[in-house]
Amino acid sequence: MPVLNVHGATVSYGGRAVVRGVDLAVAPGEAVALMGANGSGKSTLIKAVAGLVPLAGGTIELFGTAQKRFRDWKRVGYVPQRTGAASGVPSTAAEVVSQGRLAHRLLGMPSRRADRDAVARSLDEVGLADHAHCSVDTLSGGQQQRVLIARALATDPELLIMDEPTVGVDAETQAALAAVVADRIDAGCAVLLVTHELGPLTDRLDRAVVLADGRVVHDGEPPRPVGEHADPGHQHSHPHSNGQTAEDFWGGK
Ligand SMILES: Nc1ncnc2c1ncn2[C@@H]1O[C@H](COP(=O)(O)OP(=O)(O)OP(=O)(O)O)[C@@H](O)[C@H]1O
Repeated sequence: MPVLNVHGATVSYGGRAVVRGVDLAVAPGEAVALMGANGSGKSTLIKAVAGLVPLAGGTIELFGTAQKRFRDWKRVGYVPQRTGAASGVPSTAAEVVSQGRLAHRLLGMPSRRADRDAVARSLDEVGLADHAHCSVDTLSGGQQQRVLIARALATDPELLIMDEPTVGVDAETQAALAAVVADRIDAGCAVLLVTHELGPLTDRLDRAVVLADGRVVHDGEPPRPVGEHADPGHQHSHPHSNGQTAEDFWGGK
């Protein structure tokens, strides 16, 4: 049974459909990239999966349960598109990450040792163990992004949904975060990753789904890692490097 099953999903903003009849399934342990040009509907689709925007049509099932009835959100980790982790309310990195444990806790109960351990482990995974007690508004943009990734990891998700998680993060940290996600994939976590670039996780991806204008235009082989097609005769381009649409990039498939 898929951990995520999207069928005929349509999402509209002000009467304009920006996700149009999308089918997308993610199997347990599968790593899927969601690609496509700016404005193609990637973020909107995963916000719908995360229950943040309503569907105008179609259905979403999580772990075999209709999203409307789904309550087990601790099985899902979500890293939103970069907005910064600072909320205006002063909070430490550890406090933001501990929000990822809320669904594990009984309402109003203080955090248990397991929660505190998960928070510490997640901060350590993203390389911010030393910053646990720093106020997030004193952290750099890239560090704030790592806090949001740690928050999603802290729930020990079985499905990790990430919206361009490494935008604004330096190459070395990107590689380290890719290793963290790869470890979760090895441990059986499914991943749905919105990404523009063929980053360090490329060779761990099982599939790529490409959206163009709200529709799926490719669902299959992920892009080949750079290097494999770096022969001199190969015209090397990325879908967003020169205004190409996803369809151009995928040869109109
Ligand atoms: N809250 C909103 N209200 C109205 N329109 C929106 C809203 N959010 C997104 N849109 C529009 O919906 C379309 C799809 O946007 P979306 O952010 O899902 O695309 P995307 O593929 O994630 O783009 P990007 O790669 O730039 O993040 C765009 O035309 C965008 O302008």
